[in-house]
Amino acid sequence: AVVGGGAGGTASAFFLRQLYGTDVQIDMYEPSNVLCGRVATVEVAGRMYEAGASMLHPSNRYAKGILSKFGLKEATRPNVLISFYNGENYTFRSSEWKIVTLFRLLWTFGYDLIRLYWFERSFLNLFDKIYSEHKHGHSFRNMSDFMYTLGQDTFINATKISACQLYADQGFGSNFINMMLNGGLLANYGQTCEVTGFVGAVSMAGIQPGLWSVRGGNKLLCSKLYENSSAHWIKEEVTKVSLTSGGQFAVRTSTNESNFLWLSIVIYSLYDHVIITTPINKDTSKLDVSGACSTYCPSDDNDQRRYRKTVATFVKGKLNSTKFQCESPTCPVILGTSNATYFRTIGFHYPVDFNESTGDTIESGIYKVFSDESLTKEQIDDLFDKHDSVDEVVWLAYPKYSAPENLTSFVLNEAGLYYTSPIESAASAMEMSLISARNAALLSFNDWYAVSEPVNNAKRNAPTEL
Ligand SMILES: CC(C)=CCC/C(C)=C/CC/C(C)=C/CSC[C@H](N)C(=O)O
Repeated sequence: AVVGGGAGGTASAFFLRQLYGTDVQIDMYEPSNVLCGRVATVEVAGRMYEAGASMLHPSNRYAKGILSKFGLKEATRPNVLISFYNGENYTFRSSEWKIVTLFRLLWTFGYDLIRLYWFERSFLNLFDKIYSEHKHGHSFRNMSDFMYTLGQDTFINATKISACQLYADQGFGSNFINMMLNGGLLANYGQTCEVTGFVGAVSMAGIQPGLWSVRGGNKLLCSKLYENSSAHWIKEEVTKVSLTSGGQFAVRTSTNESNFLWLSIVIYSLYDHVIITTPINKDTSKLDVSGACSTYCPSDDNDQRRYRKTVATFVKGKLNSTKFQCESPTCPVILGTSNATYFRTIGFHYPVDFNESTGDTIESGIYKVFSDESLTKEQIDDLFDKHDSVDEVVWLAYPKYSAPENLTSFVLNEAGLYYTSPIESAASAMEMSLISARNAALLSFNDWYAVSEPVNNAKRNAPTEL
């Protein structure tokens, strides 16, 4: 069984099917009517816009693989320009003229731009190893092994110190740390550089050129994964997983419990292996695995990963041109660089199905404002000269990060209970969920055939590609 129908859940179901073939039954538990969890769209003024995880990186091979395997297309969008705003003034402003922007970048950040290029490139090169490890059937039982195999001490160290420290140790100056690093982190994770160095590196990758998203909405990745997994979608919320004396896992949901007179009847479904893809924590889940975990129990006090509240406000209107000194609807994305701003970012967004060839114009776009708290009417009036519609989505988007992060286990019970969320201790991003799902499916497959059949069995070497 797979618990959860988000990116991690649908990808787990798909990868399990790829590995095991058609002769296993896969049930996917997801109570919501829509798949993809934190990768969500919202309807504003009759069009759909990304409300959650919105960007993928050109090096994200699993997402790219799903895109091409299932005939999805990349959304067309113009290159995004960014400006930094400290609550009162711009500390850096992009210009429509590339040469002017380049000059200003060099003036403000100097050699740190080159340093950033090489630093991110070396991180991404190390991280890229994950794809060949998985391709060769290697799976990781815990996050320490995962991080060590990919980036040895460099990666482990990056989870133990803050991003402020990592980037300062690498020689980055205060302009870079205060604006670029903090602005990027506020935009991507709603936090400043007190998060770990690794989160900082992923966030910096998340403001590079070439980022992409899926035409029609990123959640199409999940629908395609689910459709092609031939999993049975059970629209119920799993409340408890426990290990039976027979070595199987009993999965109980909130709906299969009923009271008959004085008798409480509870129905379980039994599974050989279970992959849990929803975070087990007080903020977001009722799931109890205390009767099933033995290798590692995520409910231990040291792993109550808390999630940060993120408010996304969608405004169809005209930005305050006096405050932001920009008349065009496509002003650069404004990144707040300090906690002095009550917003984290303001950016112009196109609908997920934006298509110029079918008559879409700039007017089909809206502004998306990220903030920690709901915006007041005064704040909206301060940001916009005029507005037709205001829609708000509140969600628990990202973990609260602080250094050092605990690197915990993907295996909750050696009998076949796996957990994908520990990857979020490195960094939360769509591709990270896909990687963790692939890892969990490989763990299940490798464990099953190591236990039940001798190695070199044809199935054991089943080819899988994405
Ligand atoms: C080790 C490094 C530097 C990167 C790993 C590759 C990776 C996962 C890149 C993702 C970059 C990206 C798009 C980051 C954006 S942050 C999360 C984002 N706001 C989201 O919600 O998905």
